[in-house]
Amino acid sequence: HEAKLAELMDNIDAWGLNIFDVHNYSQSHSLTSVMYTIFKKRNLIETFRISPQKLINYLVTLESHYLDVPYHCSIHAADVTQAIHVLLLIPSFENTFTDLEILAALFAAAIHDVDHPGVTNQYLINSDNELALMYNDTSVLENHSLAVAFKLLQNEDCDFIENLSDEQRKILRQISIDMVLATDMSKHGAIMQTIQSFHQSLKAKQCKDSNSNSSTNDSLVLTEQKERVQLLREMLHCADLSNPTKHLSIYTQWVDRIMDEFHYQGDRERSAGMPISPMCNRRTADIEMAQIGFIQAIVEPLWQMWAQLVYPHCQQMLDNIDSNRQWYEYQI
Ligand SMILES: CC(=O)CCCOc1nc(Oc2ccc3c(c2)CO[B-]3(O)O)c(Cl)cc1C#N
Ligand SMILES: [Mg+2]
Ligand SMILES: [Zn+2]
Repeated sequence: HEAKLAELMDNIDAWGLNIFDVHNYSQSHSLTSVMYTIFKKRNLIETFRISPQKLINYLVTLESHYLDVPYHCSIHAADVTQAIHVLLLIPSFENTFTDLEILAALFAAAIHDVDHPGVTNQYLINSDNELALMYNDTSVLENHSLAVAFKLLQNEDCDFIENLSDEQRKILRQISIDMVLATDMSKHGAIMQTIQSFHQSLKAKQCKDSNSNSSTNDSLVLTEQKERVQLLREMLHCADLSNPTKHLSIYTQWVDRIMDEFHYQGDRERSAGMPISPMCNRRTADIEMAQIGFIQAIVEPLWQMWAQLVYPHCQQMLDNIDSNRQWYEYQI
């Protein structure tokens, strides 16, 4: 198994990495395997003087706090973490982010759904769940995952960021909170509102830079940390909504899992006499229509904006979205 896992980890930079294979050959430690491999490859263990043992302790503990739900389990976290790692490798970002920002982005991806119970924010609110009470109905799951993840860091033998300065820890915490809160779908509209004008301003700066001295490649240089964090926020949201950008055989496994999760929630709503949430009624489910709708309304517009910014580097994602949507259209 180790040999097969090592072979899979050789593809850590590939968009097509099969995260389900990683999970199977790592004895269900895909998140730990992916995060550790990326940290080694990006030299983050040396840069931030991380204790390998404490990093492993944290990752294994974090992984064990993902619940055994169909979609929002540790495989999803591993998938999103590997996706943001690949997005950060796009040449446009060669000189864009600091090591600390990269550390924060990978950390945010790894923790962003920890202890997710497999139901939506709306369900927790409608069922007067403790978590909705705790977080006043506001980004309930996203706040909860952040709190759980940072609580685990307080454990002495899991504190892999012990050698970061106070300032660095503050920045890491600030960026992670910002990015994870932005994965709340209720923020999707706001992200789409600002993304167009934000990217236009970046492209304007980019071509000015490349005109001034041709030595700089087409990499985006953002002077403000605020702008870099805005880009990382979008990047995690893209990674979180990247299932339709993968090969059909991977994408359909994620669809099966999310529909299991939604239908199980619908079963609980039905037996509690609650209104059944959209896409959650297994008796009237039209899975194909739901995916076509989700791609057209949410996933494709977001990835088109992103692909425009980093053109030509994300054409494969757009092509997969298109062929996957067409496949579902043929299924009807
Ligand atoms: C096959 C897929 O692409 C599955 C992606 C998840 O399927 C959906 N997710 C939706 O919203 C969220 C998107 C991201 C997340 C969450 C909800 C909660 O945690 B998370 O951060 O993973 C909506 Cl509105 C529709 C679908 C559909 N289908
Ligand atoms: Mg989430
Ligand atoms: Zn997620």
